[in-house]
Amino acid sequence: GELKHDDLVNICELGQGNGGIVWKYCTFTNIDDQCQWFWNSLSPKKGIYLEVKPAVKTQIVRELKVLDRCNSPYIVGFYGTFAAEGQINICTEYMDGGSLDLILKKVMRIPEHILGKITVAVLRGLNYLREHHRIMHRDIKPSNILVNHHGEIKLCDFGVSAQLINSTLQTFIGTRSYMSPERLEGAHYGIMSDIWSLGLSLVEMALGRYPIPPPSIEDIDRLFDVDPYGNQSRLQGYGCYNVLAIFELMEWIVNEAPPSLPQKHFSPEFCDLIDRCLKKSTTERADLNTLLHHPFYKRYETESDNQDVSLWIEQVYKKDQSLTNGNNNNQYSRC
Ligand SMILES: O=C(NOCCO)c1oc2ccncc2c1Nc1ccc(C2CC2)cc1F
Ligand SMILES: [Mg+2]
Repeated sequence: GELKHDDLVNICELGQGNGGIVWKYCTFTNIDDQCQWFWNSLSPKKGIYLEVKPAVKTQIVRELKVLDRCNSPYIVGFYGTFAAEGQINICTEYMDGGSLDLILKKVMRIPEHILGKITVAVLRGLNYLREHHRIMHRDIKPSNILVNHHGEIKLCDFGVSAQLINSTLQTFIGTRSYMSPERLEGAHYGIMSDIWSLGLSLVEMALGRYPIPPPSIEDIDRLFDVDPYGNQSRLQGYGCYNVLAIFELMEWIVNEAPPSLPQKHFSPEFCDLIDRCLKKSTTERADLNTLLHHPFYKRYETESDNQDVSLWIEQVYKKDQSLTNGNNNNQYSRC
């Protein structure tokens, strides 16, 4: 339905999203002129600030309404969108486990069986977007994969509005790039580019650090000589980890060999899936259908529920809470 700005009263600020402030909202409904709060409909609103003509904003809002018909267990729920105060506001389902980049900051790295569930969810989400909406995601990375305490894993921030893609500096990359070599070279790109981004994201979550430039064997041993919740400081784990400037990084992705997983620490199926996702040539890279039949995917697709993910998420936040000696600013706290 048509959400108006005064339908939403902001409760508190969730934290700085990389696209601006992400707010946690409640919607309230007038019943016999009495306002009633429905806590169950907590919905963080995303505000994307755009300096574009009103006609362009109207078109973006119209295009985003496609999200009303976007229903999949692997896609974050959509509650409505409206333009206000120079922003495009997008109200979505609240995912109380946050995004995987946030989770990764709390643990050294994500174990393979959890990454298996993440792979299943992302591939099914990509397949849903392609089969039902004929779109690719365009921005697969850990911060755009959200989880909740039920163990559900869902995608967000995908390119559903062509006008919004044109209006925002989609070329703006930030400090890291999950973009495929062909996309960085300005060549035509499509779903195969999402497959590269998935591969790179999985390697980052498996190792616990952005994998370009690839860590040396010594770095790997240092990263893995502590348990996933090791107390060793992250910096020690990195060894001579140098952060490349964004342009050097893009050059590396285009010119150097792609990263891979160390066979010593991961299953052959996982290593093989990563190698197939990170082929620099799109003709050699695995496509979506191939991956939906890959042994690594097959190993996890049968598990119907995500109780293991739910338990793991709970552990992550419990450990985090104990570290922050109980101040309740964790993701589960209601404002
Ligand atoms: O947020 C975006 N980029 O993040 C940049 C900084 O944080 C973004 O970029 C787009 C480009 C084209 N069409 C849409 C979007 C969109 N937002 C978006 C898309 C889908 C959903 C689905 C309900 C889950 C929610 C969204 F907020
Ligand atoms: Mg995002």
